[in-house]
Amino acid sequence: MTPILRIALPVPLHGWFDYRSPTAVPPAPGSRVLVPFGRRRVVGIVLEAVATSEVGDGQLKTAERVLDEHPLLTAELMTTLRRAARYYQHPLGEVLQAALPVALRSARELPESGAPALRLTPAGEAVLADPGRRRGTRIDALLQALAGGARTTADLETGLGTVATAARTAVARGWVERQRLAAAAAVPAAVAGPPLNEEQQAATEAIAAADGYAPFLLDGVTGSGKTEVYLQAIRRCLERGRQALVLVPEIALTPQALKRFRERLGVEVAVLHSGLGETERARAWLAAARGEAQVILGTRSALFVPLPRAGMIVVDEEHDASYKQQEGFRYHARDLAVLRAKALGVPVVLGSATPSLESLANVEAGRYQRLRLRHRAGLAQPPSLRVVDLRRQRLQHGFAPVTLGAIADCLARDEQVLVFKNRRGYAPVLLCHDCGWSAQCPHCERAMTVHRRDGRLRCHHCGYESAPPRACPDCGGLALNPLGQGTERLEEALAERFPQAPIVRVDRDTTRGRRARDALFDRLPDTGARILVGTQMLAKGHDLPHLTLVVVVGADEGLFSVDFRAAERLGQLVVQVAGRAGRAERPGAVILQTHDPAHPLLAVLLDGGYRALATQLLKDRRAAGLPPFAHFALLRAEAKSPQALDAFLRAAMAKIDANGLLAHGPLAAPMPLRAGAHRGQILLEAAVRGELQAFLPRWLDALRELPGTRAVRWSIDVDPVDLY
Ligand SMILES: Nc1ncnc2c1ncn2[C@@H]1O[C@H](COP(=O)(O)OP(=O)(O)OP(=O)(O)O)[C@@H](O)[C@H]1O
Ligand SMILES: [Zn+2]
Repeated sequence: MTPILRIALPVPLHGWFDYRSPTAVPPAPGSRVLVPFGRRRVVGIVLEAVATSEVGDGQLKTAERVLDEHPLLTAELMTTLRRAARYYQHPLGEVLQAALPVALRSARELPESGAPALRLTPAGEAVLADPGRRRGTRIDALLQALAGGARTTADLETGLGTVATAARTAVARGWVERQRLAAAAAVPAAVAGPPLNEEQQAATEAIAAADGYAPFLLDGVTGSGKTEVYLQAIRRCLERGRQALVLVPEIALTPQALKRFRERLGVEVAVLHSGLGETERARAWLAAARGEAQVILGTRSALFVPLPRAGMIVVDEEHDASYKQQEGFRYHARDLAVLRAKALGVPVVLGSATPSLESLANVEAGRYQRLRLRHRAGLAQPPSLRVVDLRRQRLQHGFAPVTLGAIADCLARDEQVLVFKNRRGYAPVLLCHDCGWSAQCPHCERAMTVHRRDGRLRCHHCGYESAPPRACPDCGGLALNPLGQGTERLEEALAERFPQAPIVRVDRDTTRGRRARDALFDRLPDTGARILVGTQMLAKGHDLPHLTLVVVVGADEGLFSVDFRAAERLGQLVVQVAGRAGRAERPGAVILQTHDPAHPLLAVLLDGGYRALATQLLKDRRAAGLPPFAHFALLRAEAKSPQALDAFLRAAMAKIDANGLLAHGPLAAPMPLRAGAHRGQILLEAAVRGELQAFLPRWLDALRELPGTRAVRWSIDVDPVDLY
């Protein structure tokens, strides 16, 4: 009997598909197979081999071809991904596909891992052995350089200069062939770091001593040397021949981290993030899968890299919302990192100066061990905070006079200033002074952002853009004024006010494209810039030694959001951006400009820092029955027709029958209209996670059966991080 394969296919359907195995010995679970599916051929993943199928023998098709000799997805990864699919209620086939780099989702040959290298063929050896050969040519130099064995191109080029042309000729003549070599040889020896202080030492020891699964929260103030702790713990892990996976929240942080990890650990670091080319990504992924890469550094999706010799997992800036995937398979990489660590039996370190309330609650509940770094490393002092009340002040492009004075002083001392505003573009609103009209996106009914340099109005919600009107479309008046400030306007204002000081602006507009981004972040620590203006891209993780003043232009803007996480986010953002100041010998200062200096949460933050704020917020959440003390799932739906939307949400409400659940809805979404679609939602709440988990599959099955759902797009978000 030919075995039957249960195969997960990348289609939005739950369950698996049965095929006859193309080989007598069935491929192992986790292997890719090419199968006919309708009129297409698709790549699926083998879940298991079975003897019989419910599908009638006549209808059972045979898989076309097994693509992998060894399964690409390890047993542990298959288990974790199956659990994740169930937890997040997402089709398994799509979950498995999301774990693979794009280049491995098709039947193409696997790219080889390792660095490009050359070696002599027997013919080449014969040429080299011939005393009568032509000497002194570049080809001859190349042959001689290869006499001792294969070498990487990079290695050859340090001695010979560029070898591309000589190599091409030598290959064409059959003297040399191309291959790939593990790149290890190319990395310089490890550079020693600073001696660890006592707290760092204790944290490192605790992590290194962990035998098997152990979750840690490394709770260390900004600049306390958390990265040094990761490095030392990873070094120990490498000494035992194990791999380490390090997640960072943002692509922009990878070049700096890559450099530091490579230098300090003296090993090749495989990098994985969405900004890389497909082949590069597949190569790094395979290098990890084959156990060649010892350290893997990446953003959210790097979590799914196979780790055959796993030693530890680090999630840096664990509070960061970017660990949550916001579309399709809506997983949380931090939460799955903990799940994986458990499955792998390795320690996991969640690090942050501003831990998420979820992780703090896990510490309180005794599930995570907290490791604290209370002081800044080396000689650096914590920055001083100062609130500037914006009320009844004459502002200049959003700056209070005292703020401008402080910037001038800082520049006079030849130090660096960071101006933070979480809004790109020139101004968030274009307003008619005569009649109050403002430019709105026709598809979202929200204000269009003014982009002055490009001369455009843009909707930041759907991407719609238009030319700004010359006159008000309502009253015909000419008094159209940009209202409020975005980073572009702040940059302009600062350039006018401080013409001598070079300014660099960092936001999505100035870092579009991989080249621009890498170039900017690579030189960020030593640009000649005296003033940095930017959005939250600048708030995260960067180490800027000359920076001594941070200005938060609008510190209260986050406090009035509808999202229950707004205060937590704002506190994290303010503390993180403030943490960029004064990280070296010179002390740092932070100015918080606000219209609401008396806001109680701001007061808590100023008095007791993030720790006090977090304690207060946890208390509030517990009292209000909000996460992490309750568990949420959010059903989002949208439709072109408001009636269809309404009918769907009502029908969905009617299908809620479980005890132990609270359902809120149908509710309008915080943005009821977006890109022309009407949007609504239902929020499910449970005190016990298991009850929600038990109910969701049943509910979603029922929703799929509802009539008329074709007109509605819907999705489920388990543990949503924002309610948009
Ligand atoms: N024990 C130490 N002695 C002297 N300097 C140290 C020590 N540990 C770390 N440093 C230095 O302090 C600076 C901050 O360290 P690191 O980047 O590890 O902090 P961090 O806690 O990861 O920062 P953040 O999360 O705020 O970005 C770095 O320049 C680092 O080299
Ligand atoms: Zn829009």
